Amino acid sequence: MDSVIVAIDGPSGTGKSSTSKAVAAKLGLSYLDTGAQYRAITWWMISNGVDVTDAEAVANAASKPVIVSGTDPARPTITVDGADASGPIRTEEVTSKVSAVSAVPEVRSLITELQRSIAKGAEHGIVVEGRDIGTTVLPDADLKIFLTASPEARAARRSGELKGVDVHATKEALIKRDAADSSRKTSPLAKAGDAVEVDTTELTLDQVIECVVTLVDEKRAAAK
Ligand SMILES: Nc1ncnc2c1ncn2[C@@H]1O[C@H](COP(=O)(O)OP(=O)(O)OP(=O)(O)O)[C@@H](O)[C@H]1O
Ligand SMILES: Nc1ccn([C@H]2C[C@H](O)[C@@H](COP(=O)(O)O)O2)c(=O)n1
Repeated sequence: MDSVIVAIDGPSGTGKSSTSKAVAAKLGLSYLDTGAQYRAITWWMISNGVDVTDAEAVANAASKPVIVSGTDPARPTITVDGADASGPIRTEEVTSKVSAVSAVPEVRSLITELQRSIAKGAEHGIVVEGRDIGTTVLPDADLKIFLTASPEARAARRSGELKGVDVHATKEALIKRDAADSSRKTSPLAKAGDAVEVDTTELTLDQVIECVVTLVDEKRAAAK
């Protein structure tokens, strides 16, 4: 197996992005942050005055923005209608509204097709991270990982990133977003039956990266 497709799913703050980028860089694979795509469409909705609580309005506008993801793990990029969206998609406003937008079936269907076409075009293989990659987007991925960590560990990690932010409030926000993402009807956050679960609570980031690289190596060796 030369080209390899790795799906990494899990709740917020479990280390999906950090792990996926590092694994892709180490193994010479492409990298796709699917959360960034849902954030990008959410940013477009907000910027264009679409009421994100109105699922019909979101569905009607869903095909309008052109979202382009760059898949170099050393320099992942995201543009909306040609404009760099990497900063604006990380605002508190987008974070608080992305679960509502990403629950709309028309949004999921468009973004899922985009993700599949990017994965198909990755010459040497790709690490794709998100919430429904192993279950829905790439059910035939060569390796599926489901990262978990305690809410306390995840909140502490996020608060470390956002200096001065209250850990308790961060933990509540994480739990609320996970609950929304897990309970939506279409393609919820879920572990695929054949995914390997890795609890990262007590692991350093380097240990998690090493664990995933080893799992990829084992898959490749088994396929020879
Ligand atoms: N095992 C770990 N130990 C300590 N810190 C970690 C670990 N894994 C990731 N982190 C840190 O936790 C923060 C969140 O990680 P990351 O953004 O990769 O999570 P995520 O699962 O992609 O989150 P989200 O789904 O919200 O985008 C980052 O600051 C990252 O450096
Ligand atoms: N495959 C995916 C990826 C992400 N989402 C939604 C749900 C998340 O809360 C949001 C932002 O993701 P993050 O940047 O925090 O990883 O995007 C999804 O529904 N499916």
